[in-house]
Amino acid sequence: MVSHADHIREIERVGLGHSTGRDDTVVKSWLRCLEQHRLDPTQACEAFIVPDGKLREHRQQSEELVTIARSGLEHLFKQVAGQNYVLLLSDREGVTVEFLGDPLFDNNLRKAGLYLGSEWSEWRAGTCAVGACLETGEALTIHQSDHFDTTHTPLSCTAAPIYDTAGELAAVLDISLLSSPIVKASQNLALHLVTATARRIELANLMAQTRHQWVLRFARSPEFLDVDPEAAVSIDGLGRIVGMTNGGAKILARSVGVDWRDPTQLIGQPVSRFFDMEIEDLPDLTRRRPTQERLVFARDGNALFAHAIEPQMRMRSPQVSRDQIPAPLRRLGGDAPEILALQAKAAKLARTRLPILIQGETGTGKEHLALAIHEGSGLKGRFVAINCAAIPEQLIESELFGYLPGAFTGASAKGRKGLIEQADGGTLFLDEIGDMPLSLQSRLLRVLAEREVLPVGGLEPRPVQIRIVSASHRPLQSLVGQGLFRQDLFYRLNAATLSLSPLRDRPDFEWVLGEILKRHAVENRPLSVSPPALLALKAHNWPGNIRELDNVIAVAAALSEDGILELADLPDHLAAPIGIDGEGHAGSTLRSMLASCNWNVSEVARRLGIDRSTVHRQIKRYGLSQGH
Ligand SMILES: Nc1ncnc2c1ncn2[C@@H]1O[C@H](COP(=O)(O)OP(=O)(O)OP(=O)(O)O)[C@@H](O)[C@H]1O
Repeated sequence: MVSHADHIREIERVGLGHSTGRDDTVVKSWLRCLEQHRLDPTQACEAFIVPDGKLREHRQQSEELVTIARSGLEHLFKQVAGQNYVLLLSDREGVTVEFLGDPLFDNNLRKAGLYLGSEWSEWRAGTCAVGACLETGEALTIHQSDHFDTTHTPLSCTAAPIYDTAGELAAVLDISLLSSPIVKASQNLALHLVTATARRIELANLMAQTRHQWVLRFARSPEFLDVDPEAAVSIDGLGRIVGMTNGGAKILARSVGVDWRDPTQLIGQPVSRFFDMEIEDLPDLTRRRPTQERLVFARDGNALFAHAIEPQMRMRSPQVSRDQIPAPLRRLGGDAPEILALQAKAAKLARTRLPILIQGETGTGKEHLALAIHEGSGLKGRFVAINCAAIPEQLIESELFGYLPGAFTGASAKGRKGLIEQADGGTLFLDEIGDMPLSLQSRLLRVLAEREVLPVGGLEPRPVQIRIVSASHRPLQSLVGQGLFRQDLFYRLNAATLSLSPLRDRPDFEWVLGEILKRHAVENRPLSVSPPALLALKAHNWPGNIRELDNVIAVAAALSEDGILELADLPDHLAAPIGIDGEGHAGSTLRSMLASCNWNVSEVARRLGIDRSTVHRQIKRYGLSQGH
């Protein structure tokens, strides 16, 4: 053991610029104590414990962090059980806001300042692990006579910083011993454990704070990627870094050669500045792909394994208000909660450049929705649609990719820009993507991955920025299962799925009908539907969905004399009498509705959206009675 006098003498020599063989971090801290904090090594000071009221304030401010950190602390405490270590979590002012230690040594620990409320800032306590960690932002061990104040020289303390998601030092995790072996290297394992725990706490904090953003986790070895990643960043819908762990900050900073301590150079920057990737590549890095294939390259050439975690969308929020949804998407349906939820989801996705897959039966409005997403996205380029099922296989390639002059027999002499290039800066809508030939699927995949297009007959790829919305009436996943659709393309297109309900299941049927009636109004004379016709329309199964409804109304509007669409104006299969006693489809529908409402005419009128006198008239017309 070094005597107090020798210790003080060594500090004085260091103060005069002499080298004594101390670690550099310790020397720097001693110099800060002497020169900045104006501490006197000859004046020993007891550990400082903040008053109760103050401690309460500090704990309240750190409550969120402590909650997140607690399981990490407890796990660490178990790892060092039986070795007399105590664990301290200090806030950024060095005040201990959480403490785990053996109650047997309570009195000694309290006296030594290894206790709740003790303040371990460097200016208060001199060189100590928490204080030096707060000053340097790095993990370190301050072992015995490394301490500045002779009061603390029996202790061995190891501390690691915990950074918040904005890259600011938020807390320090410390693991300390009242007495320890003389060799500093005995604390190497403690240094490793405390650093790993701080990293896990930062990760847990990032995950808790960024549920609605993408999180990209990194590891150098694939085995640990999913279970214990080394670092993580969070990315918003526009592909910008919005949060990071300290490991994440270091990876980002190293990638472009800036200082990781300056978060302003990292937060808010596009992810493509640091990695050879765009936000569209994130779906490719989820767990759906084997770990070994999830490699990303930092701009400095370093390769890392990555794991992208999708944002959790708050789709079913009942508080969605129509006013928060951009007008083009609001015009897609009525006020039913599930319709609003779909619009809200589409509105959120519209703001991003993530690929979207729209699923729904034929005629449910997939293209209509894709166009609304484009209009709500603010993209400057065009909306270009291609129906993969409608174009012969040989033509899709030149349609999509374009061709150079004389690329093939029959090609125009000037060549032609493909649809992908025409959609540059805008949206490319790939309808019936399930019908795209496999050979073209790989070419499309390349366009998506490399964001460049190679026209038929061309050698030089051209860069393109497109947002892809694709649609299919067949479940793509099952096509993947049958080997008809490339799995990698499926993942790439399917960052998010929007599902459109069949018309027969839509709770806003009348809203849709109203839109279609408006569309077919002749010379501004509004169209309306007679109650029996409405019943028949509501009772129909609509296998062709909105497109079928649109056709039916177009014909009925042409047949109608006075703008009121009657049963007789509807196609036979809708209006035909199928009831048992000649009451017709509409009559039988009314009958079953009356039965299900216990012949409560007001209730039936409410459900049908017509007034009671009309219901009474219909009952008379179809000769219905309660005993029927
Ligand atoms: N929300 C809506 N409001 C009014 N009309 C709509 C709506 N959605 C779709 N339509 C109309 O329904 C018809 C079919 O829509 P669309 O072509 O978008 O369907 P689709 O699902 O893409 O069809 P397919 O699967 O056959 O390609 C169009 O006339 C469209 O204008």
